[in-house]
Amino acid sequence: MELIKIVLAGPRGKMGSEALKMIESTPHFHLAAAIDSRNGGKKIKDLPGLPPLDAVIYEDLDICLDEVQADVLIDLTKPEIGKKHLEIALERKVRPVIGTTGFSEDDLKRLSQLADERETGAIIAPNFAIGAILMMKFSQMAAKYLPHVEIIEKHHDQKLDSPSGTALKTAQLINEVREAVKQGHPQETEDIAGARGAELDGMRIHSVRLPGLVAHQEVIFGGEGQTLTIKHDSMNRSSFMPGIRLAVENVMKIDQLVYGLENIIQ
Ligand SMILES: NC(=O)C1=CN([C@@H]2O[C@H](COP(=O)(O)OP(=O)(O)OC[C@H]3O[C@@H](n4cnc5c(N)ncnc54)[C@H](OP(=O)(O)O)[C@@H]3O)[C@@H](O)[C@H]2O)C=CC1
Ligand SMILES: O=C(O)C1=N[C@H](C(=O)O)C[C@H](O)C1
Repeated sequence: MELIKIVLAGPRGKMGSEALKMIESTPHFHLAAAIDSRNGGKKIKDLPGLPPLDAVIYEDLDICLDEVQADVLIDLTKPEIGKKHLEIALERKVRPVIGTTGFSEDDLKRLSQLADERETGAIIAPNFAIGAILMMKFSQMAAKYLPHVEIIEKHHDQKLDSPSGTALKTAQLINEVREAVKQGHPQETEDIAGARGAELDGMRIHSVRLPGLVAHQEVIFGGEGQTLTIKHDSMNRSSFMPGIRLAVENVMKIDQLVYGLENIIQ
């Protein structure tokens, strides 16, 4: 397999540090450089707790790509930075694999257009865990028959965005197939604001943030005399790594933006 040269943004983060181990253990991946909000000029191996990799750290992606040859950018930072990095990478025909969440529908449209203009592949995946992809696919199947649905997503309390990217993607997939329904009682009230959660396309999404959690989601369907719960738990961040590896390999073969790993794993 041909060597894929990678720039990783966010190497000190919970996901980024796990991704470094994945890159290090993948023979056809090479870490060309890393982007960090500090530590510019140092090497990854200089930072405590990170693998002994010689890749140089830059604080600015533009400057990095002036100096370093790269095929793929992996971004695991935070919403506003992920968007900026995606644009810079596409402008320079470096293929982005974005795990960072917080993209709106407008962002996705604009970035998809940019990927088309630049004829450069890009993957934005709200969730890289195979089990989570299946949970979303099974939820889409169920919604055709059980259109009354609520989503409960639960994450660690350091998460910046809500609802999660996974919950938004799940709602989008469900919305593609389910008939329009008015859920709940027509005269229901919210006696404390937010009691019924966020509303998206007629569905309710509830976001739980607690220490001790990693990443979890339940999709609950209600029908006559029955409920169906589809549930996924990521117990640790290594659960996301096979999906990132797959995305890096696949982004080399496409020339448009793909939103969601379910479009890659058929
Ligand atoms: N798609 C998926 O499967 C998954 C996606 N995620 C998403 O990935 C993102 C990262 O999550 P997580 O690792 O938990 O978050 P962390 O907060 O642990 O890590 C984010 C890292 O990004 C760094 N960072 C911030 N600004 C910049 C910048 N300008 N350039 C480079 N690095 C920067 C932060 O450094 P500093 O703290 O010094 O600012 C930090 O080290 C989130 O958006 C999360 O939702 C998470 C898990 C799975
Ligand atoms: O911030 C996280 O941790 C996660 N973010 C992604 C999301 O917003 O769905 C994926 C996973 O749930 C972990």
